Amino acid sequence: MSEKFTDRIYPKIKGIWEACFKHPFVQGMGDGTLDLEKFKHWLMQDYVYLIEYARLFAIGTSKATDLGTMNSFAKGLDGVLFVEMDLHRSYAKTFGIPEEDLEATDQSAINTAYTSYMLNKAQAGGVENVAAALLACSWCYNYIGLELAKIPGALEGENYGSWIGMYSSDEFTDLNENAMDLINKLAEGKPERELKVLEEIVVKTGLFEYMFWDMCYKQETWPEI
Ligand SMILES: Cc1ncc(CN)c(N)n1
Repeated sequence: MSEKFTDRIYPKIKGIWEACFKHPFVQGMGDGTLDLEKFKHWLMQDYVYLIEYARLFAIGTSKATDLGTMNSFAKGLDGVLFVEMDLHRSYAKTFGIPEEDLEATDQSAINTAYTSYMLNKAQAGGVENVAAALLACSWCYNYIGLELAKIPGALEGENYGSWIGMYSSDEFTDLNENAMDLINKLAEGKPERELKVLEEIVVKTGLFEYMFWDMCYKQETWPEI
């Protein structure tokens, strides 16, 4: 059996996950010192990011050529819409932000670039492109959630404990494993040239993950000119 795609790419993205974990936004969630306004920026930007991200799973479902693959994409879609986005809705309720305001958030420049890149790669290629484009998202957050959960007291933190709890949960870990299994199955037996294309998509979406944390930390939207 050939090497799993996720094992092959791990050395190339490990450093990106570590950089995301060390980012002051993420460290601030870990020790509870993150400014709530920065977190609210993440909350609103991420809600509209997830709406676009959910479309990837719908594209994957329609491009799938077997029922097992359709089921895996459909499971991922359900996870985004009803597991992850429930966390955002619950935080919004605590902050007094109406759901309509969340949904009407204007996507920042980085958010627009990231979701446009993912959707373009998903639409332009085969079903394996879709699986590559959605992988970094769940892998990076599950990595961060599990690392933050190791910090004593982080899971009980007043503001960020439920964030860390959700992204380190068995349910979210299972959704990430579903995404990993999908790309491993769809990349299996592909020639080196095609694997390199899939790797580039994962590395670039991984870098977008880092840029997204930075955008939220700086509360960036678009340049005012
Ligand atoms: C930007 C971003 N990346 C990843 C995830 C985790 N699905 C997220 N909610 N937002």
